[in-house]
Amino acid sequence: MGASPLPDRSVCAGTAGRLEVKRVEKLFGANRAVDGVSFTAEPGRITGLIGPNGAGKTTLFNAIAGDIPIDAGEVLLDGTRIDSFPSYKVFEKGLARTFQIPRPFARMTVLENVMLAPSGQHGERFWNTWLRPGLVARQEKEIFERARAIIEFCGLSPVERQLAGAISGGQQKLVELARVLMADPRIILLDEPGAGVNPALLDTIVDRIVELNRRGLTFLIIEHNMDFVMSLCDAVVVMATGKVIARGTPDSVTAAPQVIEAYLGGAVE
Ligand SMILES: Nc1ncnc2c1ncn2[C@@H]1O[C@H](COP(=O)(O)OP(=O)(O)OP(=O)(O)O)[C@@H](O)[C@H]1O
Repeated sequence: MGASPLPDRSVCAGTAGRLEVKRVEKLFGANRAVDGVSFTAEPGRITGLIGPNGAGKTTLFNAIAGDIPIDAGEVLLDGTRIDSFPSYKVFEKGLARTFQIPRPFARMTVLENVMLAPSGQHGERFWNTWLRPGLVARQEKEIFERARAIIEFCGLSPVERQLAGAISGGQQKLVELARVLMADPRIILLDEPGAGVNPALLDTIVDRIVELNRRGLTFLIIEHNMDFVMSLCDAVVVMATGKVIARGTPDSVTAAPQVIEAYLGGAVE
């Protein structure tokens, strides 16, 4: 699939967000899934979050994105605490996340899935369609045009009229990326963007992330594919059994003895 080379302003405004995670805890009964985690995803950088199975990475993502409440600690986006916000409010503040398993509306087209993404559309208020039809029509046109620009940027134009349930898993991951881009976030959390994706499509995904990052977008990425992490990330945070055990450049963390031990002692990917 041919993806367009450069995002224009209609795809990404290019404002970088700063995410601070401070002493965050999340317990499931006696299981300290996230156990006092602190790190910063610096603005305009791509930070990798790695660690063996069960390390607490997805739980931390869920906590940051407001999908589950935290038990202790703080999460700040550009200096504002967001840890008590529900997920829709975190999203509105500029932090968007994708899921390990994509969740498109399978019986809607790719274009419809992407167009549905932004919140606060005037047409959603039923009286607006009666009282302010011009406003609703104008906004629908803007959403349509923005969705098509983002779909083109993500290399999805050839499948935009196909049902989202009928395209490949890798293409569905790109649909997820397209959906979150509709909100023009400042930081995107990607949960295993490379998992189960064929190599050609993986190149497209990597390329799009790099391009968006060049425009200033901050990324925090959970990924098990170490080639992906090494080639993409500026900084890496390593978790094991709920704690951060190392952080630094990709080269330095993969050489750290505690990281090698965590992977060998737990489930090796
Ligand atoms: N909803 C839940 N209820 C109870 N325990 C949970 C729940 N979600 C996760 N856990 C537990 O929390 C711990 C961390 O799991 P989590 O899925 O966050 O790890 P992970 O690092 O994302 O693993 P993976 O790489 O396999 O996705 C595990 O012990 C897991 O069993």
